[in-house]
Amino acid sequence: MEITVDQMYNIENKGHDMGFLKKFMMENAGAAAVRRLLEKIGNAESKNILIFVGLGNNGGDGLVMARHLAGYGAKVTVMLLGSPDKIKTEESNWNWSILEKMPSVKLMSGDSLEFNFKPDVIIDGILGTGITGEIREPYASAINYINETDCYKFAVDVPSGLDPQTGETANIFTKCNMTVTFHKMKEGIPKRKDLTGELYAEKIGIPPEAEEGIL
Ligand SMILES: NC(=O)C1=CN([C@@H]2O[C@H](COP(=O)(O)OP(=O)(O)OC[C@H]3O[C@@H](n4cnc5c(N)ncnc54)[C@H](O)[C@@H]3O)[C@@H](O)[C@H]2O)[C@H](O)CC1
Ligand SMILES: [K+]
Repeated sequence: MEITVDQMYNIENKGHDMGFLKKFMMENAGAAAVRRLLEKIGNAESKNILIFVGLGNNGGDGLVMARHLAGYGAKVTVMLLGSPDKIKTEESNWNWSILEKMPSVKLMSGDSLEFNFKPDVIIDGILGTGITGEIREPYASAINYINETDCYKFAVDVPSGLDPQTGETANIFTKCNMTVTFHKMKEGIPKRKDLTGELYAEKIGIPPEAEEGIL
């Protein structure tokens, strides 16, 4: 069953109000995404993984992935597209502050796209269901960088620049090899399998009762 983006936000908020906090959803989302990625690439040990994260909760899922992948022995670099003090949500901030205590993960922030390694995998945690309008900087340059780089590309929830409700694209968008979306498929995403690559919807622990009155 496919759902709308509005229904997803309502389910998420209802689950949160039931006490299944968004930070737990985010944890499960990041963990589920890493499981799918590892199924594909096999051993993460010593792989160079570059994770682009935006300032919203799509980025937060990417921060959770960074911590899990470090646990699997990957060489993880996180590029936060903006200033850490501009991270928008409590749950993303919480995950950023854990990474600040983890020397095993290299943290970068701002708008630089200079990396001193060649990534084996890029994770696109730039924009998800919160996308509005044409892509603004520094997100636009990061999306171009991703598209110009030859490696395996993994989209968190939705390829950035693809509207998960309509299936329409903004001026710039990523083209990925795999996409893992969360809870249930959103209507617009499967319309663009050419951008999502292999596509999965993973449960993130939201109680089914949170759907009551919404679906
Ligand atoms: N489905 C669930 O239950 C869960 C989903 N999770 C993840 O959360 C994101 C949605 O997070 P949200 O903070 O609402 O939105 P985004 O991260 O997509 O981005 C919002 C942020 O980005 C800026 N922005 C919007 N449009 C543009 C643009 N065109 N150019 C530049 N910047 C833009 C805007 O300022 C917003 O603040 C969802 O996709 C999942 O990945 C949660 O982890 C929990 C469970
Ligand atoms: K994304």
